[in-house]
Amino acid sequence: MSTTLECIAQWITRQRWYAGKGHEPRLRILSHESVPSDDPDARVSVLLVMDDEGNIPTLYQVPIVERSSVQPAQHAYLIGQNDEGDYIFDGPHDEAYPRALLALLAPDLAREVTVTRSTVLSGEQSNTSIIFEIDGTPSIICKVFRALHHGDNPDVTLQAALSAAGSTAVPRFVGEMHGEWDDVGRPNGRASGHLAFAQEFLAGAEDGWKVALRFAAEGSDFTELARSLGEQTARVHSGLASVMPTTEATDDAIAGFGVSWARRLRLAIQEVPALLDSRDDIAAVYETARTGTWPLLQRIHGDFHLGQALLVPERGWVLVDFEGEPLRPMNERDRPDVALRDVAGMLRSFDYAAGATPGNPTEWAEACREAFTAGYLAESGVDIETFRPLLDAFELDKAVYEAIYEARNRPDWLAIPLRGIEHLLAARTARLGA
Ligand SMILES: Nc1ncnc2c1ncn2[C@@H]1O[C@H](COP(=O)(O)OP(=O)(O)O)[C@@H](O)[C@H]1O
Ligand SMILES: O=P(O)(O)O[C@H]1O[C@H](CO)[C@@H](O[C@H]2O[C@H](CO)[C@@H](O)[C@H](O)[C@H]2O)[C@H](O)[C@H]1O
Repeated sequence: MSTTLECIAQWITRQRWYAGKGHEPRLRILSHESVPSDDPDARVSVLLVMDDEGNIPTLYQVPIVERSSVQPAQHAYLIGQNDEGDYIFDGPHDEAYPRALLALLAPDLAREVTVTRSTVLSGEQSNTSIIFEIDGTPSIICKVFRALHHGDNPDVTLQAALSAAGSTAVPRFVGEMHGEWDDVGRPNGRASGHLAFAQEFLAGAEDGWKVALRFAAEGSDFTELARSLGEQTARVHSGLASVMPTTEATDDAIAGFGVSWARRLRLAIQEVPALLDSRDDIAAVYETARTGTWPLLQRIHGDFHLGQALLVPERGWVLVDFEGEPLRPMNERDRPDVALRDVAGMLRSFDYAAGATPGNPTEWAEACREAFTAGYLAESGVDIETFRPLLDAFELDKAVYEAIYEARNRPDWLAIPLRGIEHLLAARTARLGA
């Protein structure tokens, strides 16, 4: 038998959302909050657990349910048995925590409806989402953030603001929950941030990555969907520009983008030395962009790719997961940015879909890229020729990010962004020579 924390330490390394792969966790409990539960046999609590091992200490949210016995079906999500003899379960999988969570996130709704079932979303996820069935119909999805950061999470604030303004390009917003914890690095010794949020569950939605892969494999025309995705992206950008603050791209702000491009390129070369050969050409693209024309800065999606766009029956594209790039510090993600970063992200994603398809159908990807861009330009009115150098820079920066991401997570896919970088540099040279 062990303490609750020892049980969690054994279990956490097997969780998809645990970022400290490759090291033994060094955990301490920063806060342990009991949550009211309507189940007399269950003690529900939310633990905030700091992992001090690794380069950057990471704070995790670990909701647990404690019970005095375990049923065979509960073994799949058993964290362990502690010294007191209590069985500790991973909260999202035990029905007591989801019900308690909904009552905190949306108290009025929780009083009015009957949750008939809750299930954890299956598949690869950086957080943990719970789907609530109300009167037998999947109706609400609640994302429980696992790695926590001080400050508002853009995944919540941006979708809440768009939804409140009546946008149907994001799921209807239902509710949110904040938490607080000790942080000696902050002026008042306390930090706070989002713990979870809930939104409408989009029944029958399929993510754009799966749809695009199917079309690419069949050689089917995806351009109509790509164009409507471009239009929807432009609507979301214009929505964000009206509900959230915008700022001028000052010289300081532009210098900041230059620094962040260069920093990422340096890091990528360290992790993927093959990039060294392209370093000067990439840096030249950044320099042209830096000295060119810049638009007003505004809030954007931040990590836009086909997996973040859901194709919903009778509704079209709906955008989700506005949390920004997981490899970027939260304070950089929570500020106005260049909308073309999202356009660049999606352009890269079409290249990825072709790259992940046998035969690498590059013409299919090129047609999607053109259609997406045409849809975006038609709806936004952006003059692409003015901003082409900036789009080139953001696309290269995204591909450089992807090289780091793939080297760390999916080395077999590293060739996709590397080929992308080569292709982008060659296309730009051809354009300049023409
Ligand atoms: N409102 C929703 N309705 C239906 N499915 C959703 C909804 N939001 C997200 N999903 C599904 O959940 C998956 C993971 O959501 P996402 O926000 O990307 O989580 P994470 O940030 O943890 O990766 C999405 O790819 C999509 O399949
Ligand atoms: O979905 P996340 O927010 O966790 O984003 C990260 O993982 C993505 C992979 O799942 C990664 O996206 C890259 O691979 C996608 C295909 O799997 C492709 O569609 C994207 O264009 C490509 O960037 C994303 O970069 C990363 O931040």
